[in-house]
Amino acid sequence: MSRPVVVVSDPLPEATLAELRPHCELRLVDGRDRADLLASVADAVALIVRSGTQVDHEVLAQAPALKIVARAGVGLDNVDVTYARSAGVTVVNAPDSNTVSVAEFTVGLVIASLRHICAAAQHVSEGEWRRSAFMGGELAGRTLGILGLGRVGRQVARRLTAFEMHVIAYDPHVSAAEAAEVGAELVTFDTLLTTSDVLTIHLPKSPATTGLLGESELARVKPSLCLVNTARGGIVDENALAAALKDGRIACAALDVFAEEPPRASPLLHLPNVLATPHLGAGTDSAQLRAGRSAVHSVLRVLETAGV
Ligand SMILES: NC(=O)C1=CN([C@@H]2O[C@H](COP(=O)(O)OP(=O)(O)OC[C@H]3O[C@@H](n4cnc5c(N)ncnc54)[C@H](O)[C@@H]3O)[C@@H](O)[C@H]2O)C=CC1
Ligand SMILES: O=C(O)CCC(=O)C(=O)O
Repeated sequence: MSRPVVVVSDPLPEATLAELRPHCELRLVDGRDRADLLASVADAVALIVRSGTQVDHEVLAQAPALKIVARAGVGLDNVDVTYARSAGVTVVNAPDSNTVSVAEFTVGLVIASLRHICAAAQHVSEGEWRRSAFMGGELAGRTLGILGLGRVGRQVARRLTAFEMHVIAYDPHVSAAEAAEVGAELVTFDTLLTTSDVLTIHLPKSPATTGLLGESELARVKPSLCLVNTARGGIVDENALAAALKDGRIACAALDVFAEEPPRASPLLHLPNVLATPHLGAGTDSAQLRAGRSAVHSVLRVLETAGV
């Protein structure tokens, strides 16, 4: 009897692939290569992805035997979940797998931004030593605004209250009591915009959140604002943000995510007050192992239930 085909189209740790191998024909492909992806899913029962693969209508329509799409991570914005479910395909993610890694990375970006660590390191590597060029600011006493107080937002709040920041948050699905548990004060969206010294974004990308921070929202922030985005590109309008950074209406931004990745044409690239990283929030061994294992276990459960 032929073994069920499982396609893995983004890198996963070898230890997680080893758990799958005995149970299936494992097909490793590059999800960014559309032709290869479309050909590979034609007889697949399961597809495991991270953020590099677009699981859209075309991919799903090409995979009539598909039973599950497992996201080895959190964001499902690269999966057409509505169409998948209407076609009887289970869609799962790995909600807690990378929370701590993203929160720690966010803290790193906040400190690096306020203390100009990356620019200063570059400066020294070029043989320079102008200490006065990198005067920074303390976190202590500054107001941290968190947009989206879910798993990552709460872990960021816990960590940055320890740095003596005053933490405020906007999240319509969270109560004041839940926010208080992690040291955050719930405020309105407008208060978040107008009073944050550092504003960090931790919500999913969806039609409702795309462009949530556009020209008019960015016009209301403090000119000294440091904006941090480890959630998804496109939640902030890149053209509006680039214009504000160029005009000094926003002091700086630290961005791990872009509307298009890699961000070949982003107006935010090469600005001196932008610290850009290549979608590294979940880039730790532990997070990748947890996310990969979670996706693999979901696939194995579905294969077992379906008896394939
Ligand atoms: N850079 C990276 O490597 C990673 C990025 N992410 C991104 O971070 C996002 C957040 O992750 P989690 O905290 O685990 O998700 P979560 O689902 O636990 O929390 C998201 C929170 O956003 C809130 N929210 C939704 N719409 C909102 C709105 N319009 N205004 C304010 N709050 C709103 C929700 O109520 C929820 O509390 C993910 O969806 C993903 O896109 C996640 C993991 C890794
Ligand atoms: O797959 C990755 O490493 C990116 C993680 C991510 O963005 C997510 O889990 O939402």
